Amino acid sequence: MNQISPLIAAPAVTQPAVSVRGLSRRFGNGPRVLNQLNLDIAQGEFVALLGRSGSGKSTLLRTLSGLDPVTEGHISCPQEISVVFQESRLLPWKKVWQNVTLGRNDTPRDQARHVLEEVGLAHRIDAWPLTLSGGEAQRAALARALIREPKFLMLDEPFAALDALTRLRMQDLVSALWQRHKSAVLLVTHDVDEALLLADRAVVLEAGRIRAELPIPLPRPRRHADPVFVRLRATLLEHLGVHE
Ligand SMILES: Nc1ncnc2c1ncn2[C@@H]1O[C@H](COP(=O)(O)OP(=O)(O)OP(=O)(O)O)[C@@H](O)[C@H]1O
Repeated sequence: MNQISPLIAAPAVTQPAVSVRGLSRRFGNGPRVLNQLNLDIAQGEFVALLGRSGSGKSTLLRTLSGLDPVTEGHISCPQEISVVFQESRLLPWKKVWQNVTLGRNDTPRDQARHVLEEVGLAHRIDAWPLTLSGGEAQRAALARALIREPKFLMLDEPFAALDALTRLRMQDLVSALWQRHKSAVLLVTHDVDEALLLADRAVVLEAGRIRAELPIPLPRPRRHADPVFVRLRATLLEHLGVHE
């Protein structure tokens, strides 16, 4: 019998936080919107998902979040997940803190205050959603996601509707929150710079399949002017079929 030398340590195998295998999805008799898709997201990894309109990004997120059923393939995903959408989806008849604790009847107001402090919105704890700016509403949506302490956070173009300056502030906020909480993150974005500022890896979807994966091995905080950033930007745009 072969003896395994104790000096040779087995490589550490860590289970990915999210694992997608052979995932396909079609609507009615239409073509496959997701086509035998495979994707792993490591624990604590920040992945940006890019792709042209109609490539299947939102369908993948909906399936991962359990909003759409898995009809073909397999998904392994933590139970503790949160999703933030492009629009905040706050209930206008509930105050900010009540929106944050929505569906968690036993969650005290103080806990809402704590997460609202984290996103810089504690001063609007008793505000009505319709009185919030777009950036504030997305902060509230982030707080509502964070209070669940998700192991997997999905962000579906969360800043697309915000002005450029607010968007930059929100990107900084998400980066800080992720570095503190270190949950696995999947961010859908059309913004190549956003992907490069935030993510560990960019994944490009095309016709329901992964066309390219690009690791982003840059230290944080990241700078647009960094030559590596500029090079990665060109590569990512090329993968997206955009030639500058
Ligand atoms: N409920 C539905 N019924 C029929 N077709 C659908 C449905 N939802 C999505 N599709 C189709 O699936 C394809 C992928 O849509 P999806 O919304 O996932 O793309 P996307 O990459 O998120 O696009 P965008 O960047 O424009 O948001 C599109 O062709 C869309 O028309």
